[in-house]
Amino acid sequence: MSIDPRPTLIATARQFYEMGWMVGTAGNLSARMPDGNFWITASGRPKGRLTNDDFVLMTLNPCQGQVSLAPTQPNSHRSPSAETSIHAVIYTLFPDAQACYHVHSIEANLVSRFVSSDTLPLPPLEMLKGLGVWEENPQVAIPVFANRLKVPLIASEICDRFKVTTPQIPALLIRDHGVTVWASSLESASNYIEIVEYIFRYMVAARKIGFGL
Ligand SMILES: CSCCC(=O)C(=O)COP(=O)(O)O
Ligand SMILES: [Zn+2]
Repeated sequence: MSIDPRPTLIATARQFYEMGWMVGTAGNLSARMPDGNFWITASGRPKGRLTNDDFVLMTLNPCQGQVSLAPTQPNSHRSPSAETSIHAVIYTLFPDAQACYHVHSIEANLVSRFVSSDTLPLPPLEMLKGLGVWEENPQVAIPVFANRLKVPLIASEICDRFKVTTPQIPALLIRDHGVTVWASSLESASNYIEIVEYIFRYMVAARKIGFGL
């Protein structure tokens, strides 16, 4: 029998809410199960006060990025996150991904405006090691995607780009929206969110004092 990830996701959402990264209903968290299904936060639920009832179990269909409610949850009274298609693309493209977390911070939105291109260079901080970059003076950029009203469009742009170019770090930024990370465990996904948000805070602070990258 597999472990239910919902209590961990609830605690994580609460922690991110307290950091100001999941204010109100913002953001969504998911965890893949050994059978390939994944639990994801239900749409529009308060992320600081989630309960086990605020999750939906989804089946990843063989057809890329397509998802449906898992057979065990056909009558769920909750709708899955409006951004489920992004999680589905991540799980499809990255078989090792066991968790996918998306949050909205002020700093992520500010740094997403530092460039108009589709990548944002990151400062060569020691913290990048926490995202798997073990290089001296690393030259790393996070992929940036346009925000779109139709979320499946964002998902398909992520899919199209990542099929051709593997991102340097397990993270992507949606302009004026927020960051998404994926990892091989729930704990690593939490660490990745904390690290990318630290880097974004650093970038905002550096710009404030006129310190270039
Ligand atoms: C106020 S949040 C707007 C929607 C969004 O970007 C988000 O992350 C939360 O959407 P969900 O459907 O997962 O609640
Ligand atoms: Zn969002």
